[in-house]
Amino acid sequence: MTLALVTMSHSPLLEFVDPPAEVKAQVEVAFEAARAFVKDYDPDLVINIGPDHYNGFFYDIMPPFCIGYEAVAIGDFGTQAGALDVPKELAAELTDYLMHRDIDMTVSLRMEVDHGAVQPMEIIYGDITAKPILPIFVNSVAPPFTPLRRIRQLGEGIGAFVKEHLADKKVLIIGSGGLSHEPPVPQIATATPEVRQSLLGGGRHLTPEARDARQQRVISAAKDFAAGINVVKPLAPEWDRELMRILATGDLSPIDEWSPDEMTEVAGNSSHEVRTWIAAYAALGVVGEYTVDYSFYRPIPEYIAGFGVTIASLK
Ligand SMILES: O=C(O)CCc1cccc(O)c1O
Ligand SMILES: [Fe+2]
Repeated sequence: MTLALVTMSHSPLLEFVDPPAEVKAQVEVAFEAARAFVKDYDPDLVINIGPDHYNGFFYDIMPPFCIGYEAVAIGDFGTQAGALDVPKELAAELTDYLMHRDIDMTVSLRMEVDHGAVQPMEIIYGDITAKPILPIFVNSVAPPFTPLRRIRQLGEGIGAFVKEHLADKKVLIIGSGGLSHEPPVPQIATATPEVRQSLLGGGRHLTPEARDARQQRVISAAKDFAAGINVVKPLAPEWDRELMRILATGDLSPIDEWSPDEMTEVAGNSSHEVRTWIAAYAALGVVGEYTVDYSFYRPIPEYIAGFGVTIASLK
């Protein structure tokens, strides 16, 4: 058994907005580092922790986290669509294991996922079906949010499962999202009646026209943001660096004290995507002491993201 970790920010704007060449080159170096690491490690199985942006999960029922026994990518922003290769029985075993550790997993027998879940697989492998994958959704955009302690415990449960039940496997855990950012994802608290309907489930399976309109809104917000028009909350590089520092120490306990409201205030509505990183690091930490082998960070307004990539492995 062994476990390794890759966390990366995602942004659907990678293909739609053009940062300066030097920035793009840096991001490409970071992606290449992740690809090279994963190629060398060559995992048998991926545990993929990702958020959703009102494509698969809505306010009719919004779980704090959920595991998919099957998963289908919706293909937003030109990402790869279609079924992931989920080992269903293993997903059920992991669920059972977590339930017995007092983690009340929600299950989906057919989970829909968006760019937030699949972009790292696409960047690393060029194919979201390249490896068997256990898809775990963590709510990162829809308040109320479960305390960070629960996210750590979820991650620790996943790590313990890897240790106990996947003794003969090489496992890669991916955390997708973050860091500080506030893209124009609608908020229930400020939603018009029409937007509220869409957050309640009306936004599922959009028509191509509605999908395009939704994406164009995000793309034009990114262009404005990059031009210095503060259409969205500024990025918070200090907050991002502090989180990355804590994750690298191996002691995640300081994060338990973070309040979701304060995260939103300081680092933006979508900063909760770092929950995917926290769960992934907590999993790795349970398997053994780790080192962060690679770490990239840069605030990139064109992508509306405090943009980070990290790779960590057991000592
Ligand atoms: O689907 C959407 O509208 C949100 C898109 C989006 C934009 C920037 C950074 C992200 O992490 C992100 O997910
Ligand atoms: Fe996102």
